[in-house]
Amino acid sequence: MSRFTVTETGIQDLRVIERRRLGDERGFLSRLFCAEELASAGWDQPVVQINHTWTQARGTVRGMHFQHPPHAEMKLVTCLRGRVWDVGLDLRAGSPTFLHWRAVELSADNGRALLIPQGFAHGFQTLTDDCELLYLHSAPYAAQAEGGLSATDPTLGIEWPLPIALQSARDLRHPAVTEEFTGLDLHS
Ligand SMILES: Cc1cn([C@H]2C[C@H](O)[C@@H](COP(=O)(O)OP(=O)(O)O[C@H]3O[C@@H](C)C(=O)[C@@H](O)[C@H]3O)O2)c(=O)[nH]c1=O
Repeated sequence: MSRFTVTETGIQDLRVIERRRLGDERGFLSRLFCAEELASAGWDQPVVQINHTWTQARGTVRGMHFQHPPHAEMKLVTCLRGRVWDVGLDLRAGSPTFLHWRAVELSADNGRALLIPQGFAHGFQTLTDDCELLYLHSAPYAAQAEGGLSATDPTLGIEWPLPIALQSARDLRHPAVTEEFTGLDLHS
């Protein structure tokens, strides 16, 4: 029996992974990650790091973040408390959906995760106070390779559902995309 339902988003490789819950009178059990099953959804590398974040206030935006090649990473983003509006942005050079984004609501209740492939930027907005996210990463954190794009760049046109209540000082400094930016070359 499959533990996950995998749904396409319209951007190649960016997928929604919905966890099946095995419930009984005590509550439920759901599998957060399964190397064997998720390989067919595109997660074909070891998990090398797991991060946990807590965000206090509704309306907060974190992102848009990525790591430059050769440190490009996949992330599986899961919400364990509250509700977030989670965004994947295609930055792959040559992709037919270059600079397109998709968003999906992730919540503790709906059991969905977003599989962010290599070559994508990721960000989210909290839809409730008190949100916790769990990130599985396929590559180690590489501070020198961190990249960011402005979450409010009109060229990207990301439609945040709420007025933005808070961003980090670092995120506010991220640039807008320029015409010279032709994307991330994952083979470099
Ligand atoms: C991402 C990261 C940050 N840090 C440090 C750097 C800094 O001192 C502190 C907080 O980092 P940040 O401000 O970048 O945290 P945050 O803005 O929450 O960064 C996260 O944003 C979302 C959108 C993502 O997609 C994640 O991969 C990650 O980039 O933690 C690590 O030690 N390891 C890590 O993997």
